[in-house]
Amino acid sequence: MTETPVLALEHVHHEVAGRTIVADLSLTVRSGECVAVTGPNGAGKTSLLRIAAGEVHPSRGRVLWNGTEAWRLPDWRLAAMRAVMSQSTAIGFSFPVADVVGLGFDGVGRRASPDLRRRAIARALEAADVFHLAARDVSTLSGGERQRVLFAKALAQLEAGSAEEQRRALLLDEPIASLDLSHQITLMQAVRRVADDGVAVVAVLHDLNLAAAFADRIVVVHDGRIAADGPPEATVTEAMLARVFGIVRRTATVGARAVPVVAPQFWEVPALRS
Ligand SMILES: Nc1ncnc2c1ncn2[C@@H]1O[C@H](COP(=O)(O)OP(=O)(O)OP(=O)(O)O)[C@@H](O)[C@H]1O
Repeated sequence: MTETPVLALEHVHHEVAGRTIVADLSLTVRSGECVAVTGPNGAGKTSLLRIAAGEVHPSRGRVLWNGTEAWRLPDWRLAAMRAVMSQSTAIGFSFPVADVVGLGFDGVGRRASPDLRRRAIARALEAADVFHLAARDVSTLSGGERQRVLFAKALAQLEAGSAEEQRRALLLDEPIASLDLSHQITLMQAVRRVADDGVAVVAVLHDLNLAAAFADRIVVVHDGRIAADGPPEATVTEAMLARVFGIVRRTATVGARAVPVVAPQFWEVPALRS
């Protein structure tokens, strides 16, 4: 018998003010899988992630967490099953960084011992490279530092959830958008480790090169539908890049790998050519 996916979206359809945002979309994610979701601006990626997280109820279709519909799960149970790092979450209050990360832990890990809590928070701070900022007021951080704190908060929640639930997921919306190059790589390495530890990971990423380097699967969303779903070498193709992103190759080679390197020196947008 096949294992129940950690997350399953079945024929999810979502409309806002009469406009279709997500159209009959089905997707499954299993334990240990790292799935990158990509696509043009406005394609529906954030909407898809919020629906998957159980934050938004779709107009039609079902969202299943470990086989149970999301809306049937009490909040604490859903929080133990999946941690979410949203796109540009505002932290509008003065709080030490360690306490913000602690909030991630406390929602789920109320029964944990103080020692376990302290160690989980320390591990999350380390993994996001914000340990040195633990005592800083979060409202004084740079954009990239704040993004790494939110990543640490999600990791702390995920670890707290391990006491309640084996089959968990980490959902990330553009987690590297504000990060410098080295932190993009270290965050993606941390994400990969989380997946290798058996957690199902779904990350919205615009950087197809990083997505191809770290994800097992790339799901390309276009106009609220899945335009491609498979391993990087099957999804990041010239045909997909032309069809979904409207870019075409302008040099003879695009890197020496099975997956083309998607960088401005190799590609162009014909309509914008001078
Ligand atoms: N509450 C809303 N009311 C009206 N339109 C909305 C609402 N939420 C999302 N949309 C629209 O739905 C579409 C999909 O939005 P979404 O944020 O999911 O896109 P995205 O793929 O994450 O885009 P980006 O890459 O720019 O972050 C967009 O056209 C957006 O304007």
